[in-house]
Amino acid sequence: MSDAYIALADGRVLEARARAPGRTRGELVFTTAYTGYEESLTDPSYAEQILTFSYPLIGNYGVRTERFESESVQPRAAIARELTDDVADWLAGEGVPAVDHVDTREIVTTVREEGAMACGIAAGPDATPEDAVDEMEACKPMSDHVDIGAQVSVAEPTVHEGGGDVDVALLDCGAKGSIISSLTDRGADVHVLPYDATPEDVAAVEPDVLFVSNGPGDPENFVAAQNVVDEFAGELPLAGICLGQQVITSALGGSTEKMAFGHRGVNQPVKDLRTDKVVMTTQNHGYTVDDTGPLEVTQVNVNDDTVEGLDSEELDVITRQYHPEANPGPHDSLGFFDEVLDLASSSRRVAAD
Ligand SMILES: NC(=O)CC[C@H](N)C(=O)O
Repeated sequence: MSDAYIALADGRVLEARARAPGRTRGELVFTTAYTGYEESLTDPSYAEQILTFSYPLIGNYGVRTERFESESVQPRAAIARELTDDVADWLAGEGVPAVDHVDTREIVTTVREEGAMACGIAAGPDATPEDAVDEMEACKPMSDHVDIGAQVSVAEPTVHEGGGDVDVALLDCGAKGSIISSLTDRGADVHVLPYDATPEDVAAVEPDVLFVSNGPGDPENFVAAQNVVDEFAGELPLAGICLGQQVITSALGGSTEKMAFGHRGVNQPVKDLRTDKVVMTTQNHGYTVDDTGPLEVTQVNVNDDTVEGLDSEELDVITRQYHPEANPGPHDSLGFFDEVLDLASSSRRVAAD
């Protein structure tokens, strides 16, 4: 007999095996990444989502905190074909429900066909299908999580010293740790500011560049970050990753839209339109830039032509929809951080004059 149930918004209830008990709800998404489960499970951009792994075995090389992208597990639950004890014990210890022994191929094809959807999970000895359905029915659309930034951002400003000359103000909308370390490794001092920092808070750290991080949920809900970008556009170089690209674009007059099921994986091909070169990238997003406003499209996704990179020489802006910090994932695009720091030291501004 099953001891776990997954209720989908299309009315189906799937039976599974409980690996970490509990009841929860969230937006059902999937990643095709075959490694990097520790990084994915600690990526704050997965807040309020239920993460399905399409790769059938998750946990085969253990669980090490060095690979975490934040201090806690971020999705509300995990689903896999088979979870090892290492991962199941970790999730149980964190109070995050986990289930396996389910046909994840069916879940993935359902999400591909019907889009990311509300989902409820009930796992453990007393779980019933009705519990999972109750959870699913209480699941809010992602855009209704208007203050999701508060769940994932630092409460107080913190500084990470890289020992160099460049000061980066990083608006932490749910930043992955390796975005910060990619900057400090290159000598930048990173001033991490809460997602709702004011323009005064940003000015107080005297930054050379304003960097908007990745983060969960609907970018249109990050109103404070958009205000900060609006305030400094044209005054300070701007850089962003994922939600950061979306927030910067919206603040400059463009717009974003929700995708059917998004991009989550470590083999998304991205073409640079200036060099015609294609690189493999790590991705995790459910929204995309629709109208780019004053920004020029420099990179596109080879699979579906969505916007992957934006640039403005005039406004000193450089953004990426994918994750150049590459944790997990191929390291093809790490050079983005060098470009950001070059921008900060004004070399591009001089060159553009
Ligand atoms: N990784 C991210 O920053 C994700 C951005 C946004 N929450 C999206 O899903 O599109």
